[in-house]
Amino acid sequence: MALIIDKKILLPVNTQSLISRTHNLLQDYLAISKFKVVAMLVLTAWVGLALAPDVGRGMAVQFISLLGIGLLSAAAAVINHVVDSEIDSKMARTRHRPVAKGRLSKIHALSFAAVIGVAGFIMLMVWANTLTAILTLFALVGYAFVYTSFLKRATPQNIVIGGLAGAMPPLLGWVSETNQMAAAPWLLVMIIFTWTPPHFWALAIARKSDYERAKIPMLPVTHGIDFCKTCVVAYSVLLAVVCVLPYLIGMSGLIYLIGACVLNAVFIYKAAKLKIAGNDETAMDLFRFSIIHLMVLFVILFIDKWLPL
Ligand code: HEM
Ligand SMILES: CC(C)=CCC/C(C)=C/CC/C(C)=C/COP(=O)(O)OP(=O)(O)O
Repeated sequence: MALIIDKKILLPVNTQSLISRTHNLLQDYLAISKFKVVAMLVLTAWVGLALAPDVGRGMAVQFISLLGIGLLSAAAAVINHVVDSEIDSKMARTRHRPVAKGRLSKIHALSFAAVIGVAGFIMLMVWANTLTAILTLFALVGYAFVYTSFLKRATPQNIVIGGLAGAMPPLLGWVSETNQMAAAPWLLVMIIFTWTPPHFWALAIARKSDYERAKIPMLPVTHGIDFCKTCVVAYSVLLAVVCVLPYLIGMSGLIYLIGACVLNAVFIYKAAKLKIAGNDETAMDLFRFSIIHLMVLFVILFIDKWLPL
């Protein structure tokens, strides 16, 4: 029974500890789902969906399709935490993660992944289409198993190849609308695919000692920081070229072109600064900017669709 003293509700000790345990569990679930990354993946899927030809599916069904893509992405992230728990416990950046710390058991995390993964798959099968459900499942397998269990430990090109899984959402969003593949959403996939290496290598440069300790063959560890910086600059230039393609094929207008050029000029400037006189802080600055870059780029793609110049 709750007591009211001085207008404050005092709950019995058992209830208080239940609330605090539930709160901690929810925080751990959000952490192992890589909530912020998944939010960004869903944003890119939403833009893919919004740019697809309108087939009159209605907003509720579109919302459930995006939720399904988000749940399967979160399930992939949870599996990544389970498979990588040993590696995570060796790295300063990741050693406090719930599975690495032992706060959540592997079986608990995998059960959570199974529940949200199956729920997401059913949502896509019922409210989107089989093609979207299968492609999203491929992306899950690509990230959670091919990248995490194999590529990450095998080659410094791990994130280049594995990046395809994380780049898929715009295509998934488009296909959830049309039930068909098309060239246009593949351009959006190419943008994220080219963006991923400088996004990740910037962080890996700053966290090189972590990856050395965990014996993960990330590019700065295997080929040195200087070579990795050169690759970051090269991919930044390639990214700028790929970002112009939606305008060139008439998929997007001037608002997008101007926005993309400004964002990419800043990206190349920060990458060049890292190459010429960079330290860990310059690298982290580029990593943080890469996230703003992709988010703003996709928002502009969306705005451009409704305000074509
Ligand atoms: C193989 C591909 C990728 C790799 C290896 C990678 C790697 C990473 C790493 C190591 C972090 C730091 C996480 C932390 O601080 O604990 C990170 C953060 C982030 N990544 Fe990526 N990433 C990839 C693809 C993507 C994609 C495709 C997106 C979105 C479209 C994305 C969005 C983000 C965001 C939003 C953050 C910040 C998360 C936060 O602040 O908690 N990443 N990424
Ligand atoms: C269904 C679908 C679209 C799946 C994609 C799922 C997904 C969460 C992709 C994001 C890629 C990512 C955050 C990689 C970092 O892994 P890491 O293990 O190198 O980084 P870490 O050390 O921070 O765990």
